[in-house]
Amino acid sequence: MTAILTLDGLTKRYGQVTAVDNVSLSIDANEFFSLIGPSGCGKTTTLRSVAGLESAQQGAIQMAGRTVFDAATRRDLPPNKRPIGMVFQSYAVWPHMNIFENIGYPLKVRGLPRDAIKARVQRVLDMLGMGDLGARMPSQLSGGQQQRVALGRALAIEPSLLLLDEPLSNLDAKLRESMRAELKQVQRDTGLPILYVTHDQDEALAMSDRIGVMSAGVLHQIGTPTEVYTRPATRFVLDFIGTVSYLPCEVLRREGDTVAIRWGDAGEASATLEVNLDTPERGPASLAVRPEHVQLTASQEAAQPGLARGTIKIRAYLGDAWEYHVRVGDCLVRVRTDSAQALEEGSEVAVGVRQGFVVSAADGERDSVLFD
Ligand SMILES: Nc1ncnc2c1ncn2[C@@H]1O[C@H](COP(=O)(O)OP(=O)(O)OP(=O)(O)O)[C@@H](O)[C@H]1O
Repeated sequence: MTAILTLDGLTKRYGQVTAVDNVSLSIDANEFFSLIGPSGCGKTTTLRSVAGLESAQQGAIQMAGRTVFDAATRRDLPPNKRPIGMVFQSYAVWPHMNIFENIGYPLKVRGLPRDAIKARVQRVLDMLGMGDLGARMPSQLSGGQQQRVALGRALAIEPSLLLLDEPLSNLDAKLRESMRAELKQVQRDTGLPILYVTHDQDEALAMSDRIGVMSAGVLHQIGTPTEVYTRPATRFVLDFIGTVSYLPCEVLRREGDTVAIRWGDAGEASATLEVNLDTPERGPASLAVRPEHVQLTASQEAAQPGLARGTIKIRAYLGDAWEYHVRVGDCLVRVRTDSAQALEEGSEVAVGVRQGFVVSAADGERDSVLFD
């Protein structure tokens, strides 16, 4: 695969704050790549540096085979000299121009002949399912349609790379979901690589070929959605992607990829060890579990290895599943089961763990110790 975008050791500081800390990544042709992380982690700054709206202090950026930025040589192409289309959260559709003019404007600025503009705008409108809306004014469109116009404007210039910064966050939940599928379809139809920034992990997991997970300017992991979910490289990724609850356990010994632990009310159990995480050699630790990896049995008999007694504190019906908050000792564990299994609040259960991560006990319990 040819990389369409490469960031090499990009570092951007604002005074004392290092917004982007030595970030390297590359995006292939046809790839949907999302940068994800909590507010302030440096996603937007990374995207703006790619766009040429920010100049980093260190590092280099290659785009479609050209160096567009290099801190060492002070090469820094302005945004309009970079082969990119951009869509931001606040989809600035110009209110005084109709839809056709909105999408055609960047082409007019570039001096394309009228006929060529007309043909290209119509092609983009057709692709976005808005073929007959060209004459409408933005005020006559829904939020989703306006966002499509912003996307159309970015696509019209036929960029080598599309940069999207939380483009769906102003839309309501239902529309956001359908726009996700639409965006993915547009990406498939055009083959255009996308660098997508979001704090919404569901969005990133649903749409991306690969995801980069950031925290405090640092890129912790790059991987497919499955990789970052099932094999998080760091504690931060484990906590940030999906849901985890922590149970106290004790590491008895480590053998290759497995670790023998004691947890629950009796005996020994072995768990799969993710060697890249901070699993202690022995002694007190935390067992981090995903909601779908916990098994509940309506029983008070928990005196078996790898089982613990628990009490259901809260249950919520999710349509296709039940979610339970189960109290185990001092911890609260989130559990998801299919909707056929309905256990009552207050009932005693045996809690089993099918899969988990054994990590150091430090601050692991903070989210799961709750009420009495
Ligand atoms: N122009 C600026 N001047 C000073 N500090 C800035 C500036 N822009 C960003 N920062 C700081 O850099 C860090 C990264 O900000 P950035 O906007 O890239 O984060 P983000 O992950 O995109 O967050 P959000 O999801 O809230 O947009 C933050 O600590 C932010 O306060």
